[in-house]
Amino acid sequence: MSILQHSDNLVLVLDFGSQYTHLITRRIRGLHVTSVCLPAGTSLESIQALKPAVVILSGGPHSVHLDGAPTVPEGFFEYVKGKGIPVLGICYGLHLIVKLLGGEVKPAERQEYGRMQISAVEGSKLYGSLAGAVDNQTVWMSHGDEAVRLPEGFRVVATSVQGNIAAIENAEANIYALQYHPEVTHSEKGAETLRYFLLEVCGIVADWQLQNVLKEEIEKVSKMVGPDDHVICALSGGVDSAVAATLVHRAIGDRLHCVFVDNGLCRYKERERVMATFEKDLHLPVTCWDATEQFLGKLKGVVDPERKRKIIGAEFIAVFDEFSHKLEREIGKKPAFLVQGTLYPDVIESCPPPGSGKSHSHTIKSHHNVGGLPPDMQLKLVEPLKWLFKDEVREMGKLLGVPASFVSRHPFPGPGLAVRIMGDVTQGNALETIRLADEIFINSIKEAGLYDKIWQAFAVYLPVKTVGVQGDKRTHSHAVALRAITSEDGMTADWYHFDGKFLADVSSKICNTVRGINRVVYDITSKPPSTVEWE
Ligand SMILES: Nc1ncnc2c1ncn2[C@@H]1O[C@H](COP(=O)(O)OP(=O)(O)OP(=O)(O)O)[C@@H](O)[C@H]1O
Ligand SMILES: O=c1[nH]c(=O)c2[nH+]cn([C@@H]3O[C@H](COP(=O)(O)O)[C@@H](O)[C@H]3O)c2[nH]1
Ligand SMILES: NC(=O)CC[C@H](N)C(=O)O
Ligand SMILES: [Mg+2]
Repeated sequence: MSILQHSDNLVLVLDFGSQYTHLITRRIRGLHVTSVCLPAGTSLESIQALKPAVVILSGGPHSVHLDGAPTVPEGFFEYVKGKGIPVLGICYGLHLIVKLLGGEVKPAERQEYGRMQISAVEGSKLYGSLAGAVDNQTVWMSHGDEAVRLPEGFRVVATSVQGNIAAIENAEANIYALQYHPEVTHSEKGAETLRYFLLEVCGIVADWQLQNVLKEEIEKVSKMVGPDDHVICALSGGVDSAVAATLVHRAIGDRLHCVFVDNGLCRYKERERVMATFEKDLHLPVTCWDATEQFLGKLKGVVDPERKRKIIGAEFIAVFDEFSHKLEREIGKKPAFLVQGTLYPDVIESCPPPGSGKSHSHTIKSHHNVGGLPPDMQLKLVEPLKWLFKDEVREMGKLLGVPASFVSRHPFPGPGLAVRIMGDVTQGNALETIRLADEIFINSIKEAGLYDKIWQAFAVYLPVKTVGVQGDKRTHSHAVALRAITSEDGMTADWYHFDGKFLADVSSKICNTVRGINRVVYDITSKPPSTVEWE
């Protein structure tokens, strides 16, 4: 956990399962303050070992008045009180504070979801000199429960226009709580409120620097791998694995062996492009492993998205295994480590609280590289980016000299086109068709100068056939959907608002060029309620 080892200014976020918990940590790091997030079930000893300067209790889907609701470890409030550590509760965190310290929480008469106006009272410590500024701000609420009686020593310091409690504090005990979510951008003054709370109220020093994290991670990898062991790394052509590999290469040099797997699910000419870039821009030696038949053979006839994902995850591991045996024959030594470009949101989402065996969040889809590793795997994992968010990884890539063209690439999912072809991946010409449509869409975005404004864009193959008229002839062909989103980290997203002419041009280019397509639709759904990929 080198990212936080040397900090006297650590803000610890305890995760009660909110879909937005990671954003709290992200906002705090945005203030250059060291922050990590741990699952709610973390033991008091582990919390104490981190010596946090502030603890934040996140939101979550549970209700504190129901059985089995997650809570803080026993002795938590005695510990923070004894050490004078400030605590901030957010939504579920507020409910927890109220309930555990002697107040009462009940299902609310007026639930609040989405935008809400609040006003703050003068003279509160939480808002301090901000009180005027945060008065009448728009915030983002998402709760069905409410505090109906506060514990002794607490007072209401902000209310919503509906008359609900929006913030409470017990300044003497150093305990504060917000009913709304300051971490989401829809809360107008949310970031400013967090800044004021941490830097002014708690006196935290903003000393977190990515450059230091990079240095520490390189040292950590050298130490972990030692002077003789060899390491393999799966390179996808994406940002995360490229940055992870470059970092590990810095640490151990030629004992790093990279492999790019052509699983038959890559985009148009991706294999050629990626292999050329690795050599030219990254100067990393990479083996190209053709596993097209292996993957497509296993996927034939499979239509269930989760089954596709599981099959692909397992095949990746099988290939890594074969690659490691091949290396053993060549270098006379079995590689002992596997580098993964795992990022912090992956960890937060798939990390169950120690000992509990379950997470407080719901599984939406199984990302192939997380949780899919066999329990008896011999290779030890090297995951130098697992404390970082995507934009921090991009920043780190720049610090490592990874070319900007590489660092700014849109993400591409490991299961590749398999989750962009609805139904059987091997149906008809689906792979070929979607590659061409996708290439036209992406090229048009680049030509319009929009690539860097869009977080991710792609085409989706629909298994439905629709009737068209092309060259006066009736056609009965497939439809494709286009998706382009804006996002901060892929966890929440909005659809990109192209102008009509752009979409019309792309649509006619696709129908005129790609055989077997006579209809193009544009996806106008945000995440939530949708996800980014269609499967
Ligand atoms: N075709 C591939 N060959 C080898 N490894 C792969 C391939 N596709 C995915 N992986 C592995 O799976 C990991 C997770 O993929 P993921 O898409 O999350 O990250 P990425 O591809 O490195 O970056 P990005 O999110 O920007 O696409 C990669 O870091 C890489 O180790
Ligand atoms: O490496 C990956 N393995 C996967 O299994 C996977 N599924 C989705 N994605 C990418 O994650 C982001 C969020 O996508 P979803 O909203 O579809 O979950 C988007 O950027 C998706 O492209 C994946 N990446
Ligand atoms: N966002 C939250 O933390 C919600 C808390 C609780 N589940 C409620 O609905 O009130
Ligand atoms: Mg990728």
